[in-house]
Amino acid sequence: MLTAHVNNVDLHYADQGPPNGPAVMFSNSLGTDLRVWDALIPHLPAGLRIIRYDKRGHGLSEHCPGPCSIDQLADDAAGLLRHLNLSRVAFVGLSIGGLIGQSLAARHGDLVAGLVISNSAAQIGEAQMWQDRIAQIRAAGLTSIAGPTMQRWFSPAFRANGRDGPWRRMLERQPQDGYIACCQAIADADLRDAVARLRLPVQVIAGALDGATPPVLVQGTADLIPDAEYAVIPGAGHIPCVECPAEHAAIITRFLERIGHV
Ligand SMILES: O=C(O)CC1=CCC(=O)O1
Repeated sequence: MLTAHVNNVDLHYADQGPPNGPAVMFSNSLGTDLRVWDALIPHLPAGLRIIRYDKRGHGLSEHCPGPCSIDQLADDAAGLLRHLNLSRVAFVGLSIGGLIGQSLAARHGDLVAGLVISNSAAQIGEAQMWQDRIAQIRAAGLTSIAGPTMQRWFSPAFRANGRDGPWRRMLERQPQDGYIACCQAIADADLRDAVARLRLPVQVIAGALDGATPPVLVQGTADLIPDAEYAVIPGAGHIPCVECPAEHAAIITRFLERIGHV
C-alpha cells in the first residue's frame, strides 16, 4: 500500500504503469474511493503512468478534523504530484474530483497539461441542499442517504439488477466526518470565474442520465471554458467509469491523444 504525507495528512494512492510513461492522475467522486476507476483503467492505452488517490477523509486516506475546502483538496493533489516528482500531468476528475481539477489547474497550472472534468461543474447544487444532507447524515448516518444517492449515481437499468450493491456499501463505509467535510467544501465552491480564466486543453464529460450533475449543468461549465470540448455518454448516470467504462475511457483516450499524451 502506498501513502504520502502531504499537507499534514496521509494520502493513500496507487501508482501503476511505467514510471516514465505520460502521467494521468484520477480524482474520485464524493463517497467513493480510488476503486471507482477499476473498470475503466483496462480500457486505457498501454504505457501510461496512472496515479489514483483517495482524497482526505475518504477511502484509506487520513481525515483531518474540521472543515476543508476545494482549494485545500486541490493543494493535496498538488502535494501528491510534487511528492511523486510529476508535473504536466493529465488530470481526470469525477464530480468533486472535477472541482478539485478546476482548482488545481487554476492554482497550480504548471502541474496540469490537460484537464478532464467528468460529471462535474464549476458549482454543484444549492447550498441549502448540502446543509440538509449534512444534517441528515449527522442525525441518521450515511446509510440514511444511500437509497437516493444510488438513484443519482446510476441509471435505472444498472440498479434494476442490483449492480449498485457494492457501490452502496462503498458509500456507507466512508468515514462520516470526511464525507461531511467534502459536502461542505462542495457547498462553498464557486469556480465559475476561475474556469473562465483557464488556458489549457479541457474535455468536459456528462452522463445523459446523471441525477446529480445533469448534462445541462455540465455543459454550462463547458461553455464557460475557452475551447473546452464537451461530450455526453448515453446510458450513463453520475459515475460512467463504473457504468459505461469503455465509453468513458474512449473519450478520455481521445483527449489524451489530442494533448499528445499518447
Ligand atoms: O450527490 C452525490 O452523491 C453526487 C455528487 C455530487 C458531488 C460529488 O462528488 O458526487
